Formats: sequence, structure tokens, C-alpha cells
Amino acid sequence: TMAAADFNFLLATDSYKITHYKQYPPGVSKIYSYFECRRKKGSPFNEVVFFGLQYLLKKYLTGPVVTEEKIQEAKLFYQMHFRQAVFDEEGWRKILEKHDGRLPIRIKAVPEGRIVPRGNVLFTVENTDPSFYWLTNYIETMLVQMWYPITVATVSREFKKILAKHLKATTGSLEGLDFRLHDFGYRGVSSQESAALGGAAHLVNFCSTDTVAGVLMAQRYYGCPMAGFSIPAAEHSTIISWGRSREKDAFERLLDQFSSGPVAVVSDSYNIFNACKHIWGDKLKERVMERSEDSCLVIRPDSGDPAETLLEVMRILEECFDCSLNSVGFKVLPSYLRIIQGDGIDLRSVNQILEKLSDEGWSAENVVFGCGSALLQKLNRDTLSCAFKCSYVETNGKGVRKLWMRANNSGFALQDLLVTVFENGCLMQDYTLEEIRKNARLQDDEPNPVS
Ligand SMILES: O=C1OCCC/C1=C\Nc1ccccc1
Repeated sequence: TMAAADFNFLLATDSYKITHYKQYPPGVSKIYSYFECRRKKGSPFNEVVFFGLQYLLKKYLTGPVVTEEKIQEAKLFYQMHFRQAVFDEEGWRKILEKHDGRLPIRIKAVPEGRIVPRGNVLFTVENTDPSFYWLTNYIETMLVQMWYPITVATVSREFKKILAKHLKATTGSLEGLDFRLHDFGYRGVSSQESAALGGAAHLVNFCSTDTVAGVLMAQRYYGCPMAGFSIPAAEHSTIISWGRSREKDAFERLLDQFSSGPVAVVSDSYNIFNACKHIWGDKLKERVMERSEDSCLVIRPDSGDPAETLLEVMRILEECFDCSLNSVGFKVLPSYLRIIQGDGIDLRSVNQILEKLSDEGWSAENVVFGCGSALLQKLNRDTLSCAFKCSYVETNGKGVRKLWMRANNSGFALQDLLVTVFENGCLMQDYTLEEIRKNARLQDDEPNPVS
């Protein structure tokens, strides 16, 4: 995995950074900067999941990223862009000559998947050759884009905390937690690359997704052969194509075509309650009951107020099918019947829905959730206050510290956690999704941690 030939690292920055080498004082030999998610009063996110840097390093920073062709292309571009000669052709050619085009940079980072309280250093950047102090902040632009996978992984893990709380409370166990939030977000993101990065970030916490790009990212950049799973499922077009008078036939088609393994059927094309009562609960009742637990029918409502709709669907199904009580006294649908709610789900609504279900005596194990934009897109760099700050400058051999690296609340800097992941064009660590998932596990999820 090396930078694609058509990717020009010299053109992958904010324009003004091209002019910064002219602004630093004479004699600067080192610039040391760091990335953090600044603490924010009132923010619901107190800790973050570090994830995504490895992809960026492999794809854009490793190997000979500076070439003569790219210098020429950049020289021409910036001459036209600034309408004057500001591009530091000599500076870049020196990287080419002295370092064979490899970046004389060291990046130290917390291991991927680690959970870090806000306000701590997540990674540091420094130049390893005093001639290229200007390179440290040159790569800020690209590195700060890590706000996205970090934020998606963090939000996804906040979902996991909520789902774990309700699963534990209404079933007494965390079994199946990893399959409780399905990524529906592929269509709602801004690009294929965002889908890949965001989709992979969700897979740090869960194994359930429809965002194929994220599974491929996990394969190609995180050594995971199959990071996420899905099941056959209907969409409105495959139901309404039968016409309004043949919804039962459409549903039966699904049961026939996917007779073994679970199958999800969106059932609100005309009226979700009618579909549950008169089709699933009557006309096709025998067909539903003959299915086994590992070939369950998953009914998908997709409209109306999520909590109210779910409660009414459960009431109808309770009338038509035999429910049972689980070991902690909560109602469970028969094992051949489950629900997936993929509409209107975000961190707030998923908690409200599960509260209302448990208030009505329903176990959380009856429902899995799908989430789209709230998981992959309804976020920005401010969600976790991601920032890149220069903290230390060396001039004429003397260091000036602008910012003290904050020691985290337990009095020591997470500095000790930082591992060199990139140095002089080489990747120094290669984390697998498996170890990243271990790092990101929820506390209670740990096998009884040493108390
Ligand atoms: O219903 C389902 O059951 C479980 C498998 C996925 C699924 C639906 N997928 C989906 C994807 C993108 C937008 C909307 C739905």
C-alpha cells in the first residue's frame, strides 16, 4: 500500500501552508505538534476511541511520496494559484535528494482502539531532520481529517454503552451485543472514502453492517478477512413491485427465497400494523412459526414515531404469537421472530426507545437497530473538538515550549502510551482490527477485570 501515483502529497494541504516556510524565524530546527480532542464542558463524550491513522499512513504517507514529477506539478500549480513564486521548490527537492522522497517525520500515537479521556494527546508529529521543520505543520491538514474515524468510532461506542446497559438490565447478559447496531449509513455519507473510514470505525465496536466499503477497509488496511456481517433483507421496491393487493405474496416470496437463515422484511409499505396483524400474524402465521431461531423473520418498521410504532408492533405480535418471559422476567418474542428498527435512530432516541420497551416489560433482545446518518455523517470536527497544536519549537538548539502537554486527570501524561507509528517514510506498527477491538472493549465487557 503506497501513495497512488496520481495523489500528489505536495498538493494535499491548505494553500496558506505553502507560504509558511517563509514565515518562521531563522534557525528553527524542530517543530513538535500534537493532536487532541479538547475537553468541552457539557459535551456528552468524555472519552474517545482512537482509530483511523493507520489507513492514512499506509495510503498517503509511507514510501517515496516526493518525486520530481510531483514537484514540477506543484510548482506550476502554486505559481498559477498564488500568481507569484512562493512554492519552496528547493525545500522539496532537498527531501527528494536527501531522503529519497521519504518524509523525515516521526509520528507517535496511542495504539489504535485505545480509549482516551478528552484533553489528552492522541498523536504527536515532529521533523526528524532539522532542515524540514516546516513539514510538521504542513501535514496538519491531512492528519486532522482523522477527526472523522475517531468521531464515528466514538459515537458507535457510545451506542454500544447504551445497548449494553439495556441488554444487561433486561436479559442479564451482554450476549449478542456486537450485532445490535447495524450500519445503514453508506448512502448518507459524502464519499466512498468516508463510507470506508466511517464504516470501518463502526466495526471497531460492532460486527453488523451494510456498509460494504467499511468491511473492505478492514480487510485491506486492518488485516481482518471479514469484519462485519449482514443478512438478506427487503427494501420497499421489492415489496411494492408486487402491487398493493399482493403484499402477502411479496412477503411469502421473501420467506420462500430465504428459507434458511434470518431474513428481514420491511413491512410498512402500506400499513405496518395491518401487515403485522393480518399478514405476519394471520395469513403467513404458519410460515413464520415453522422458521427456526437461526432462521428468524426480522420485521422492519420504517415510519412513524419509532417508540410508539415499536410498542404497537410488539403488542400486535404478542396477541398473535406466544411470547415468553426470560430469566430476568422480561417478555421475549418467540425465537423465530425479531424486529429491526432502522428509522429515526440516534444516541438519544435509541435510549428512549429501550426505556419505553422495558417500561412495558419488553426485553431489549427483541430488537436490533439500524443507524445511518447519525452514525456516519451527523458529525463534524467540533463534535469532539479535534485540534492540532504546535507545542514545542527548537531554535538554535534551544527549545521553547508553548504549551505544556497536559497530564491527564490521573496526574501522568498519556505520553507513555504513545508509540512510534511512522518514521522517515516507514510504517512502524501494523495493528489488526482484532487487537483494536480488544483495546476498545467496554469495561464490563472485559472478562471480570482484576478488581
Ligand atoms: O433490514 C435489514 O436487516 C438487516 C440487514 C440490513 C437491513 C437493511 N439494510 C439497509 C441498508 C441501508 C439502508 C436501509 C436499510
